[in-house]
Amino acid sequence: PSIPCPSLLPSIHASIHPSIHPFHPSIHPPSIIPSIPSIPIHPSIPGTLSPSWKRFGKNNVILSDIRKPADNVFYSGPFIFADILDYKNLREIVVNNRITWLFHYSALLSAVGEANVPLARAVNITGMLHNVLDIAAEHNLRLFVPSTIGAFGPTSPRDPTPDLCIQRPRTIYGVSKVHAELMGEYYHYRYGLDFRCLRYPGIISADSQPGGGTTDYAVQIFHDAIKTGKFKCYLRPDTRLPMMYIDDCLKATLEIMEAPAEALTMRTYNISAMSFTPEELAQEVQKYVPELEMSYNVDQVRQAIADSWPMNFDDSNARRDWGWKHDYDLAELVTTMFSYLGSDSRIAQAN
Ligand SMILES: NC(=O)c1ccc[n+]([C@@H]2O[C@H](COP(=O)([O-])OP(=O)(O)OC[C@H]3O[C@@H](n4cnc5c(N)ncnc54)[C@H](O)[C@@H]3O)[C@@H](O)[C@H]2O)c1
Ligand SMILES: C[C@@H](O)[C@H](N)C(=O)O
Repeated sequence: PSIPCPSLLPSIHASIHPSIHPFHPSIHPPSIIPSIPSIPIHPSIPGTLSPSWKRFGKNNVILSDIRKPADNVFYSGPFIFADILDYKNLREIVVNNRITWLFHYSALLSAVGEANVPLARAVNITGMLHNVLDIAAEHNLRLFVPSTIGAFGPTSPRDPTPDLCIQRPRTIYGVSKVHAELMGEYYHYRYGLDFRCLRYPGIISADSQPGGGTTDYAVQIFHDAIKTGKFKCYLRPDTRLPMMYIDDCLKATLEIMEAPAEALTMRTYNISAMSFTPEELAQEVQKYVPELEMSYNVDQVRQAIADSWPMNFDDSNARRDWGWKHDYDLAELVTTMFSYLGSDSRIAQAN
């Protein structure tokens, strides 16, 4: 059995009285769960596919997006176009492919969401609520939705930030992610939806371009260091944020999805690996590109967002409940990034 396209769910009409809601157990017979979990993956978190392919087989993983994927992704396994806002098409895809697991990654990130609030609201809330949740519940899917450090705000404890505390984010991105967390947990407790959610730190990978978030600098610095030997950072040098290498992110995501339900005391968990400032990251990068020149031109919008986010994450519940532990710290991250990208900057080559 194959897997559904990621992030799309037809909405079950909210007007239906809860007692006869289509996925109320008495109404909705449990869907057939194939022997192999089938997983829809969104290509946006780079590298997402390979661990899933390894684990479940390429033909059991369907990738979708509204953007054309890179050739190496497109020709590596099933890919389909799917607009998270096109409910009818998505429902057909989910039913025709007999989906059992769904990883929903579509979203507009923090900075790009502030620049287009109506679109962020449509994709991050309408797409998430009126599609992803509804079809997951209607078809008894196991659903993963990533949340973020951005789901906290200036009144949350910042150092460290625990799983359970005040969440009053000041971005449409953060508000939409708290909405996803709360609605996913409501559907779990009210209707038995197997909803699982991780609050990711800033995710860093070598094989993708940043997607318009506040932590993008931690990806861009590697590309600029190699290309020009210069990097202009839009955050202050002392801005500390939780970060994670992509392999740890994907490991945690598969682990939470495969964890036995009885091990989960929560449905939404913080996960953490490291926290660093632009200054600390630059010092580590300069061990590979000594000629790197750092400069700072603070972007007030993204600085204000970063100043409202956690500085350090408390992920003790994830480590206790399902054995989470990270593999990459800052030194490991930088070594791995340069092993992938190469560290001979153009300047060094010219010299
Ligand atoms: N990258 C990070 O640091 C980070 C950290 C925390 C959480 N996350 C979460 O992980 C997910 C992916 O993040 P990312 O950094 O890869 O973001 P990204 O911006 O690179 O990718 C988002 C994807 O959503 C797709 N999309 C947008 N509108 C769509 C629509 N209408 N229908 C279908 N797809 C649509 C885009 O084409 C894009 O491929 C998001 O939910 C984000 O909140 C990311
Ligand atoms: C942190 C994460 O959610 C994303 N990279 C952002 O900065 O918006």
